Amino acid sequence: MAQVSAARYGKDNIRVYKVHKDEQTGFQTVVEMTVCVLLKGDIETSYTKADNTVVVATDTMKNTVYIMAKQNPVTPPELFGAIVATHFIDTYKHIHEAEVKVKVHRWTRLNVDGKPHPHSFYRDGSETRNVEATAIEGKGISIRSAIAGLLVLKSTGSAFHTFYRDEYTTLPDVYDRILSTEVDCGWTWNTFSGIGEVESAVPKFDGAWETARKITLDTFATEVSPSVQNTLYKMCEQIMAAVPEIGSVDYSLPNKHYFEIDMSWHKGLKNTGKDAEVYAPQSDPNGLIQCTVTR
Ligand SMILES: O=c1[nH]c(=O)c2[nH]c(=O)[nH]c2[nH]1
Repeated sequence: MAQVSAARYGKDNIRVYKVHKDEQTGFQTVVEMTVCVLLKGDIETSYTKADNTVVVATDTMKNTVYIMAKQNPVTPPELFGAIVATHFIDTYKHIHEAEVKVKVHRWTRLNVDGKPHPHSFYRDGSETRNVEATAIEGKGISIRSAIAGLLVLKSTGSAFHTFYRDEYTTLPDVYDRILSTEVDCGWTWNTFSGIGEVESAVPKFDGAWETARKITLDTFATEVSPSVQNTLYKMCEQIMAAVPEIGSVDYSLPNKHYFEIDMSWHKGLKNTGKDAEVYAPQSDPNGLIQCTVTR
C-alpha cells in the first residue's frame, strides 16, 4: 500500500524589497531579497484525501512575507528568517515546522564625485548572503548563514599533484595552475530556544558574515594551495576558531577548470607550462569539493 513518507510545501521565489528612509539625513537604505517558505505538519490528508482545509495557501504565505517585512526589521536576514518561520508555527496549530530561506541580493551604494549618494545603488556581483531558518515546534530555531555565488580566481599559487594514479588516470601532476571557484560557504549556529535568543544574537550575525568572507578571500589569495580540499579545510578551521557560537562550517566549491592550449602546431608557438598565457576556460565538467567541519 502507498503512503506519504515525507511532505512539505510552500512558496518559492517571493521577491521583496524594503526601503528605509532616514528623514534626518535624507539617506535611504534598501534591501532586496528572495524568500522561500516551506511548511510541514499535519498535512497528509491534503495529498491523500483532497482535504484542502489543512492547506494554508501558498498565496497566503506570500502575503505573510510582505506583511512581516513591513512590520519587522528585514536585517539581519537571520532575524527576519527566524521571525517569519516562528510566525507560521505559532499561528497554525497543525503546522509543526517552517523553513524560511532568505537570499539577500547586493545593492551597494553609489559614490558620486567620491561621496556616497543618498539613494542610488549598483549590483556589484552575483554574490548573495543566504540564510535558512527552521523553526520546529518544541525544538527551537536552527539557522544556517551562508555566502553564495562569490566567484574568485587566482592566476598562480595553486598546485595539484601526488594524487592517486591508476590505469584510469591521465591528469599530469601540476605544480602551478589557475584556481577558480564559486564559493558557497555556510555556518550553522548553535540552536536558538526561540525568537528572543535570536534577537540577543543580532549583533553577531553581520560580524560572522564579514569574518567568514574575509577568511575565505584572504586564505584563497595568500595560501599556496595544494588542493581545493586542503584550502577549504583551512578556511573552515579559521572560521570555527573566530566564531565560537557556531557548531559547524560547510563549503561547497566547484573547481572551475582552465585548460592550457597547445599551440606548437602553429609555427612552433610556445603556450604550455611556463610559457602558458592563453587558456581555455571550461564551463563543464567541473570538480565539486564539499566538506562540513564540526567541533
Ligand atoms: O584540488 C583538486 N582536487 C581534486 O580532487 C582534483 N581532481 C582533479 O582532477 N583536479 C583536482 N584538484
